[in-house]
Amino acid sequence: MLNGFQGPLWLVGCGAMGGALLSRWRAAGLRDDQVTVIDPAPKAVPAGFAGILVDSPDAASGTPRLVVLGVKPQMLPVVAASLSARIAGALLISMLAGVRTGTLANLFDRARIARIMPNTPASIGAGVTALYGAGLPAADMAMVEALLKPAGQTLWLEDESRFDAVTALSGSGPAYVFRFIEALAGAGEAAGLDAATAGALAMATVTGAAALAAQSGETPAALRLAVTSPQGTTQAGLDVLDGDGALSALLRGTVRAAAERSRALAAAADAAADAKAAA
Ligand SMILES: NC(=O)C1=CN([C@@H]2O[C@H](COP(=O)(O)OP(=O)(O)OC[C@H]3O[C@@H](n4cnc5c(N)ncnc54)[C@H](O)[C@@H]3O)[C@@H](O)[C@H]2O)C=CC1
Ligand SMILES: O=C(O)[C@@H]1CCC=N1
Repeated sequence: MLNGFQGPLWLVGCGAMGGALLSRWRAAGLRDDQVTVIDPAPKAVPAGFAGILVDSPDAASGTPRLVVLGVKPQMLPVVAASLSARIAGALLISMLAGVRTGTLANLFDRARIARIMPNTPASIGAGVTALYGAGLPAADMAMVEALLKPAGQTLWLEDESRFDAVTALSGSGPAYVFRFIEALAGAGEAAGLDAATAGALAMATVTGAAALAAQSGETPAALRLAVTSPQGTTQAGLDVLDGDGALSALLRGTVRAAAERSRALAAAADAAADAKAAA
């Protein structure tokens, strides 16, 4: 619980992901008076939030104990320029895709940095967040863990280079699943169902199957076999899904492309940090 959490906590960027985390912190007892949201166009401030909301670091008063970065990676140079001088002494937690802790250290001239990769099911406490903070004091690691626990499962990474793959799998992954639900519903329509029925069946099938996979103690492979009658309907469908390794190849390509994009975002942030160092 975060009832006793002492801020100030500055959340810089309150969009889809930052807003989801803020809503979970509040549900876990974090008091609004401990939070300052800094965002010129906040998209997802939770209803009823009574903390401070300002459009830039210049408009925020005092100094934070903790700063959570929730802007798009492309905004990082602008944000760093206006923020770095204001946050000396704070622990910096970044959720930015791609951007490495070394890059953040250069841009913000600081040492205490944690990197996290949450995902949007965090908004209902069903997320999974990868955490990284090489060399952080134990108290900082405990604070990071405490902040992300209300969002769902947490997993510490020891090797920062794994963040690209993690981002491609669990950070982006909810979108793949949502796309699958859409496509399954569309396929149901193509097979003759009306849109409402196909949508409802697709949604209930994916949520039910995911809950069963999580709760049954069986492997996904065993659960799949339990659905699949020899020469039955499921086998006929799976023969298409897996024909010539189609599904595996599609998902490998999907995750590879997302991981490559993560590395490209990292390179762009590095270039910005180098430009700052050269200025
Ligand atoms: N959406 C997702 O599923 C996930 C996103 N992330 C990361 O979270 C970060 C935010 O992503 P989203 O929430 O999806 O983006 P978003 O576009 O929904 O939110 C970004 C927020 O930053 C604000 N912003 C823009 N310029 C700013 C500035 N100069 N100062 C302060 N705030 C500013 C925007 O007004 C907006 O509210 C990204 O770095 C992304 O890589 C990480 C994991 C999952
Ligand atoms: O699409 C993105 O770049 C972010 C990172 C992971 C999920 N959304």
